[in-house]
Amino acid sequence: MKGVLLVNLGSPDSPEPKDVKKYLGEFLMDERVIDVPLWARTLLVKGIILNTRPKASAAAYKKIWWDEGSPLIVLSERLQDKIQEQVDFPVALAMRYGSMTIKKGLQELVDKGVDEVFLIPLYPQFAMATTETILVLAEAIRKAHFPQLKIQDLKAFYNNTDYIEVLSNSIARHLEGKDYEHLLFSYHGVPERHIRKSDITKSHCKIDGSCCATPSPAHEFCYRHQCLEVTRLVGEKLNLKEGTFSTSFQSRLGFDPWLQPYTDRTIERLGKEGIKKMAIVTPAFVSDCLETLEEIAMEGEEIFHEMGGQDFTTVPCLNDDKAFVDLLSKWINEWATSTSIEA
Ligand SMILES: C=CC1=C(C)c2cc3[nH]c(cc4nc(cc5[nH]c(cc1n2)c(C)c5CCC(=O)O)C(CCC(=O)O)=C4C)c(C)c3C=C
Ligand SMILES: [Fe+2]
Ligand SMILES: [Fe+2]
Repeated sequence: MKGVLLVNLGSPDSPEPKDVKKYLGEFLMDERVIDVPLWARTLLVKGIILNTRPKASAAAYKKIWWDEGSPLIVLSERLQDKIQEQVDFPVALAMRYGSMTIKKGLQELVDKGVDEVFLIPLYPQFAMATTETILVLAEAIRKAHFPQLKIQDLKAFYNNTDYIEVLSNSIARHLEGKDYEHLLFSYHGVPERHIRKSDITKSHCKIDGSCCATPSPAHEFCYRHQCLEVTRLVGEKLNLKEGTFSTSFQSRLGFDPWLQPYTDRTIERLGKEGIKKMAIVTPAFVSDCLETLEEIAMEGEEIFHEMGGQDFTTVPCLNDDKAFVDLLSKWINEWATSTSIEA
């Protein structure tokens, strides 16, 4: 029997510092997230970050936590439930980090008689720190615990025409009647080094003004190219005028150069330049989470107001948007009948 495993990032079990510390420990010790030698990662994570960050992160989580739990988990569960309504075989949900493990998700499917799994990383763009770490871990778990299981994965769908339409329609609907002057597309950042490491040609990605716009096989795994493409394609679909929309990268951690421009500095600049009404959309996240609800909707708005801005509108993530549910269900049903997906 066929089955589906949706995989998102994960959240702590609660917004208390001890649970946040446990979650961050697992997350940041992942060699595809903080990609330095084990000794340096251990020193950085266990010696520095885990002694300072959990308290501040827990305070941030408390601001956005819902009665039902972490928004990211609750919204992913709603997505799972709605997809299940349109699919005749089991749909399970797992998280890369935290208690809802990939092993438990695969076990749940196997217990229901599944022997062929469609693995869906809930990220439109490929990144070493998100999609790749899910695929590598899922394969290791398969080999060790479920060697009979076949697993196929959904490729990054950042430039899929239907996805761009669903995203564009959602943005248009949420911004209807709002006369914003600038629409900022803010994506989660990654260290520049991650982009170079994922370059299969080893020479294409220069992280400059042109490499991501010059066709290359490297783009299949280039997070920066894929983010810039989402902005370009949505801009085209919504007929946005040049200069009224742009791309930035948020949530940087540490002192290495991350993808630029940074979102907080961009919001600051737009405010300083006299923009009074701005809107912001976060297409690297399928589900609203700490990074969208706190860092963007709260901190971002505060920065904008401090710089003289007045209206700051955040577009929700696709979450359990009907058209998005329909699209994922369509891909799943296509996989179930043809076992191959066209991007
Ligand atoms: C080196 C550190 C990090 C990399 C690289 C990174 C990449 C990355 N992350 C997401 C999506 C999410 N990240 C979230 C939270 C979060 N991310 C980092 C660090 C890196 N992320 C930290 C330390 C945290 C925890 C919060 C904090 O302390 O600030 C979340 C939200 C989780 C939630 O519970 O709500 C998401 C989602 C992507 C897409 C990405 C690379 C493309
Ligand atoms: Fe992150
Ligand atoms: Fe590039």
